[in-house]
Parts: sequence; structure tokens; C-alpha cells
Amino acid sequence: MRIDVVTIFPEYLDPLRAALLGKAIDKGLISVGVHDLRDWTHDVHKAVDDSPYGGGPGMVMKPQVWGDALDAVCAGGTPRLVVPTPAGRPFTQALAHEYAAEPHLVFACGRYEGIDQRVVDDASRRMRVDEVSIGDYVLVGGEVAVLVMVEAVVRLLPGVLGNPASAAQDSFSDGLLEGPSYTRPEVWRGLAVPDVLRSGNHRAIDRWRRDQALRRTWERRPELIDALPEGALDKHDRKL
Ligand SMILES: COc1ccc2nc(C(=O)O)sc2c1
Repeated sequence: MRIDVVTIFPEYLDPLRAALLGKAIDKGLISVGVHDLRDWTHDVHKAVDDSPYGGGPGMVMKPQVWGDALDAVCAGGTPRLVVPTPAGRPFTQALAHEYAAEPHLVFACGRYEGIDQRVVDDASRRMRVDEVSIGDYVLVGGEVAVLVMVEAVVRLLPGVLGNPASAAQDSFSDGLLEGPSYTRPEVWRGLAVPDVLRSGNHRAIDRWRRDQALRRTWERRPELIDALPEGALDKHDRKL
């Protein structure tokens, strides 16, 4: 997978080269390009923004600069363009899986009040464009959202996680939140590990874990229960 990021703060994306993601690059599982949007400016001030038509607070990022940058970064192919924005559709685990199947992702990091809408409209003529939000809060720019999305996507790629089963047992992989996890010692500050987890009875352990996941989901994210596909809950689940 090829990942390109366009931003006015390239250093914000340095974490992409650390730890797990850095190892994925070293293994050749992904290649990453981070591009400074100002490289496509032509004025002495390297201006990337201007006042909004219709008035209002803040500045809007100029279409010309973004158009030239995306023409260059997307040249020769039809990548999927992802534009983080508070006004976007929610980024979900399902979308992370979709992106993990893409050969080339390009992320456009907005700042200020955002990018002139015509940049998305123009790019949509040539490639699939998603305007996406990572949550119901507002960041200062798209860079942090890109870090979140790239981590969620790259960890799904074969060979990235040490244990592929981890991704298969993710929260949301079966539509539920993961239940609690425990490790040694057996008792810590007077708190004991649930007996069932030390029983060696794997049928009982699986049942307990499923019950914990259902209870946690019901308490914290009841809407996920309602969104489960028909037949996802067995008769035992429904008794909880
Ligand atoms: C101007 O660019 C921004 C600003 C805020 C923001 N907030 C996001 C979010 O997903 O919450 S993406 C994003 C992009």
C-alpha cells in the first residue's frame, strides 16, 4: 500500500515513521510520502489561504495550491482521496477495512476553516473522494485525524501485527466492544482475576468473554447492539 499525505505541517506526521508503522515501512508493507503543501505555492509568502467568500471568521485554503498539489501526488493513478473534516461522515472500523484494501490512499490535511470545496468537487471528477471525521469534536487540522486513520488501517494489513488474530478479535470486529483483559499476578491490590479465566475450561471462558462484551456494549454503546445483523445474538445472548 502507498500512502501520501499533503499538509502544511509535515513534522506532524513524523509518528508515521515510529514503532509499528515504522516497522511496516521497513518491511516494505507500506510506503509513505509526506508532502509540504507550500511546495506548490508560487508567491514569496507561500500563501495557502485567503479570506472566505460571504465573510465569516477565519481563512479558507486556496483551491489553486491544493489542485496543483493533488495533481502531482495523484499523478499516474487513481488513488482514494481522504479529506478529514468535522463535517465528514464517521470514520469506522468498517471504513478502515475498506481503506486497507486500497492500493493507494492520499490524505489531504486541511487547516484554518478548511479547504475550498471546489478542490473536493474537482478531484471527485477523477477519483473516489471521502470527507471523513474521526469523531464528534473539532480538531485544529486534519493531521491528527490522519494519524488515527493510518494507524487503524495499516494495523489491518497482513504482516503488520505480530499476531493476526488480534485484529480478528478487535472491538467492533464482531460489532461489539471488547470485554476486560487480565494478566499476572492473580491478585493485585486485593483485586483477583475472574476465576473462569483460570479454569482452563475454554468453552466457559469463551462464553464469559462474550457475556462481558455484550454487557459492556449494552452499557456503553447500546446503539451497537441495535445495529447487529439479524441472527447475531444467540438465545443465551438474548437472556442477558
Ligand atoms: C481544518 O481542518 C480540520 C479541522 C478540524 C478537524 N476535525 C476533524 C475531526 O475528525 O474531528 S478533521 C478536521 C480537519
